[in-house]
Amino acid sequence: MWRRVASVSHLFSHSKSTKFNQGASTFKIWETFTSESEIPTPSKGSLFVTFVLGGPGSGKGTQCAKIVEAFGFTHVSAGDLLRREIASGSAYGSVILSTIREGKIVPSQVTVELIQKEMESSDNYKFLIDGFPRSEENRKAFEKTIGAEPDVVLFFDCPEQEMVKRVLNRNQGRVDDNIDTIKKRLEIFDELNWPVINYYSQRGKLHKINAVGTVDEIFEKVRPIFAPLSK
Ligand SMILES: Nc1ncnc2c1ncn2[C@@H]1O[C@H](COP(=O)(O)OP(=O)(O)OP(=O)(O)O)[C@@H](O)[C@H]1O
Ligand SMILES: Nc1ccn([C@H]2C[C@H](O)[C@@H](COP(=O)(O)O)O2)c(=O)n1
Ligand SMILES: [Mg+2]
Repeated sequence: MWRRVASVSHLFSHSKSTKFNQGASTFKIWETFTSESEIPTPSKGSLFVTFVLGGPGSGKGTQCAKIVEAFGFTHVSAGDLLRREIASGSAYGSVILSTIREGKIVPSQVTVELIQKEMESSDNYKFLIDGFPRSEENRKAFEKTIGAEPDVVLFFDCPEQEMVKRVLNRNQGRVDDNIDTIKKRLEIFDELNWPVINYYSQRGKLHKINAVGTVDEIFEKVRPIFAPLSK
């Protein structure tokens, strides 16, 4: 069933004023569904956020590229933003690098600030936020800072053995693509990401996708979720 809801920005009165939480002006109102099997249809200019969750190597980035191509989203990968921050030699760089090497999660304030900047520098209103939130702390920091909740949450569900195989074959020179770091990342995923997945499942926003199969087979399971959206 359709229902029209107001932006949640007013719930976060102590959040900073941004392009996204000025409720009254920029992203006032958007449509949402109450059912898990249906998704909201954004009107042009309304912020439409999709969180993309899944363990390391589950195929989040790969599927995001296909969603961008088919549905015109802007892809914001939290991991890519953090790696870019390291490469830029910023003050946070060395702490981010050691955190990623250890398979841990970077403090939410740092990650959310990078995501916010990226979203604000885009003219698009449809965003795929990949690899975020990785923890309840991440989730709450996003709500507080951006003043919005996701419209859709994708969860790529993949067996551990398959994720390990994919990551070890990735061959992109990532410092965390080694067996020791992968083990730690999987432990952290189990400990911190499941509460986030359960949170969105309880709110009827979660779309769980079996991430085993070819890239195209998996995308055919993703496509119907966004089919109501035009490019
Ligand atoms: N369905 C698939 N079958 C086989 N290999 C795949 C599939 N999807 C992605 N891959 C490959 O697996 C590796 C990991 O994929 P990807 O980078 O998309 O995962 P990810 O979920 O973004 O991982 P991370 O969280 O570590 O960034 C890549 O080398 C990619 O080409
Ligand atoms: N919300 C996030 C996202 C990523 N990180 C760090 C820790 C991850 O292991 C690493 C790589 O991310 P990926 O490219 O696999 O999405 O980046 C984080 O701390 N918080
Ligand atoms: Mg990725």
